[in-house]
Amino acid sequence: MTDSRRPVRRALVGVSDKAGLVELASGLHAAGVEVVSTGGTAKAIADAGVPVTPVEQVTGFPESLDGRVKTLHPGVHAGLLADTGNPQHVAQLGELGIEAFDLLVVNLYPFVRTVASGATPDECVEQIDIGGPAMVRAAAKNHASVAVVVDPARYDWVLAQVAEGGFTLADRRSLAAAAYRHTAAYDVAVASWIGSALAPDDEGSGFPGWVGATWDRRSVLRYGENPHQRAALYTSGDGGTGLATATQLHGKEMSYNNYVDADAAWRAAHDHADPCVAIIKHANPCGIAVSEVDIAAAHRGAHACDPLSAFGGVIAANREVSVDMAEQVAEVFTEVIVAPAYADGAVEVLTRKKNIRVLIAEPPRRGGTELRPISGGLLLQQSDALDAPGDDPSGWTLATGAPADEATLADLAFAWRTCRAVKSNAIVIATGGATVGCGMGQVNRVDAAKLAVARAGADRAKGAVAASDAFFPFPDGLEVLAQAGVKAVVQPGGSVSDAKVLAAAEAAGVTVYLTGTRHFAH
Ligand SMILES: NC(=O)c1ncn([C@@H]2O[C@H](COP(=O)(O)O)[C@@H](O)[C@H]2O)c1NC=O
Repeated sequence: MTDSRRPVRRALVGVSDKAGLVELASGLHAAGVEVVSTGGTAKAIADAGVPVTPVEQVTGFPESLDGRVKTLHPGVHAGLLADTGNPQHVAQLGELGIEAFDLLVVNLYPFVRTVASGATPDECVEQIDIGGPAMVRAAAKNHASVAVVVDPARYDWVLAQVAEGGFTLADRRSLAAAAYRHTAAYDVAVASWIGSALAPDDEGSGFPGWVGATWDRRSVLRYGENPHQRAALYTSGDGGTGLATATQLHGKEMSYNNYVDADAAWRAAHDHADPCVAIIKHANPCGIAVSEVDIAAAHRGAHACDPLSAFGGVIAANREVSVDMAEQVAEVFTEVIVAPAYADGAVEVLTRKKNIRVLIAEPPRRGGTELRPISGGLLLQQSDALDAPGDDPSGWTLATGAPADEATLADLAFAWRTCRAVKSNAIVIATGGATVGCGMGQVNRVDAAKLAVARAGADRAKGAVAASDAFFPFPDGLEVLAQAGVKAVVQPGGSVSDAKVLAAAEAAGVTVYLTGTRHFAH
């Protein structure tokens, strides 16, 4: 069966965003379509000299209650809901003197923008559109007869379809799906705001009794974590920022694992204020380094940590990538590089290796909450803040050993800031603003310490500093670091065995600072 077009003879247009409205209305009029419109929309059309029927002529009712009632009338809703393929509906419309609509064009009051502008609750309430969503839902339900358009970006396409003889059923179905997504996202925004601003039901916890979110598919990926898994990328309905919205300047399509690793790298690089480079594989660092000098120096530091693992890694820089850094990166097989910008000529240097993916991205959003699905549910937590209590070295407690000199303290602060990017249990050995050995993802802290020492090697561990993302439950982990020559350690403290751990440090001549704060990353 062919999907024949359904002609458009009568359209109802009521839009808050008037962009493209006059062109749409005049195009519809030129195609012989009667245009019926609400107050402000009708005025804008009439002011442009295009004939328009005021909706009051359909309802026989004035717009009332400050615009709260404009279209909420059977003259409108029967016209949108009548199944024109059903003779009884058509007969009833005739008896009631109501004409059917073939096309509805609506966009809703800008509720989200009004809330974001800091408007008062009363002003926000007034921007909750009632008549618009009611019409959109009605027309979308009745897509067998009516085409509904909620996106001004589609006006040119709409006019083209009208000129072609109308919309096909497939068109009307797809418009209906878009329309219901639109009203669903709108309702999520309204429900979330009322549940937080007007009627908080979080019982003081900061976590609302209900959480809604909408996500838009941005791309379908070749496959998921493994080739037999299918996968796609979605961005949050509120626009979002960070890696998911990155622009790819060069290279093959991003894979699922590329996104996971690039996100870990992007966040890690932005954990530091100084120019920083993070090189990541399997969501863990091969190396992270900062430099007060330039980004190329930070990259040299990060790469030197573990050149073996950096092969095939994902690199993030929190500053513009210079040509010097690009030259260094071009020497090593790299899957992805992400940065806020690239100096003139840097992309050309990077793309000498044709397989590298080059991304430009907005910084990740800080703060807020994180969602993690678990079987049958979802965990929500506040994001691990960069300025948690205990992150500022001026608040650390010197628990044992000689106070660290300025350079050692700077390395301890770097190691402490870095260990949050390493999966727990994490031990980070660092020197000169660069990691030299990371022990990650171990199921006990002593193995994390052994791994960090093994990666650093005897020469680099000697005289370096270390950070532990959580307390040492026993002296053994700290003893591994001390035996390797690590001179100072920063850790949260708080273990029942703190006294024994600190005694082991004292015996080995290791300085220990306590932060009182933990930075697990699971
Ligand atoms: N109250 C109603 O009956 C009603 N009907 C349509 N609207 C909205 O009014 C706006 C258009 O109004 P105007 O044409 O007056 O600028 C559209 O965003 C539409 O979604 C209404 N406004 C709010 O609910």
